[in-house]
Amino acid sequence: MLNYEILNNVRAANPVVVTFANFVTPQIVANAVNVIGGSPIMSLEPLEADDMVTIANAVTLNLGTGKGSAYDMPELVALGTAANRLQRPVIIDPVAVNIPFRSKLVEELRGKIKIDIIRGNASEIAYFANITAESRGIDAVGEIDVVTVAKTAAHKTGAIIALTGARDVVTDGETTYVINNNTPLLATNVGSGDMLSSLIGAFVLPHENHVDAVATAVLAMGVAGQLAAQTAPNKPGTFAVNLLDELYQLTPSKLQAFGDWELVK
Ligand SMILES: Nc1ncnc2c1ncn2[C@@H]1O[C@H](COP(=O)(O)OP(=O)(O)O)[C@@H](O)[C@H]1O
Ligand SMILES: Cc1ncsc1CCOP(=O)(O)O
Ligand SMILES: [Mg+2]
Repeated sequence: MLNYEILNNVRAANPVVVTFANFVTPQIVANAVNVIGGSPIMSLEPLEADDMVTIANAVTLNLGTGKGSAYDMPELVALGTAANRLQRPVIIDPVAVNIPFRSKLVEELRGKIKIDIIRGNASEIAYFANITAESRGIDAVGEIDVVTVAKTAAHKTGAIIALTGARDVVTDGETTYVINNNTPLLATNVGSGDMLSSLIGAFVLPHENHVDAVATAVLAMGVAGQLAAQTAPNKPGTFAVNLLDELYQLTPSKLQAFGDWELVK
């Protein structure tokens, strides 16, 4: 069951989320973590990884604009290794992982660190399920049974999966949530997925059940998006600003009133 009070626990804890960011969306990602009550810090330097992770609640590795193994692997591995050692959850956002150059990087990374949570759209998560899905840049595509895709990916990777799209699925392969609070403007806003991947890092507090915490983070994004769209239908620019306002003003009561989720088999 989801515990909406996690939101208050996040605000009380002010958790540090270290993000290896892409160069497209770091500002809105940092703002998203900040307005929900966390403390964002972006990091690119392997030599500071241990110190960064020591003060962090979680580490998010966003692979959106990496330059490949030779350039990025030292920092990705430094952050991931420190997080594994210090028992901080590692979240990856495998942007466009179906592109072979990126698949190779992800496989190398998987061989070197333990990944606890994977957040991606349907075609990205399909990669981890070994299911072929057409990939067009950053958008999810295809008519796939997203629950099956997410559960298969969870079983194959051992990670908690957050598959996002018109319906979001969060699963560890056993407990599976489907979240229906979505607004198409979320998909229009470049960076919604990136924001969510780092927001998850604020929700996975040490004493919370992590599947529930990830699902609550996904629900928070969905509810904030729904409320942001109410005052800005057909206005993607205004929506992007409203989204931060709604994340800032989000409460457990709003999650309860507007949250549309179910546990599925
Ligand atoms: N077609 C859609 N309709 C409604 N909401 C969507 C749709 N696609 C994505 N979302 C929402 O947008 C956010 C980002 O997810 P998504 O677009 O799948 O990630 P990415 O931006 O990485 O491709 C999530 O909160 C998700 O629920
Ligand atoms: C456009 C783009 N190109 C590489 S990363 C990126 C941003 C992806 O953001 P999101 O997947 O959150 O929409
Ligand atoms: Mg994405």
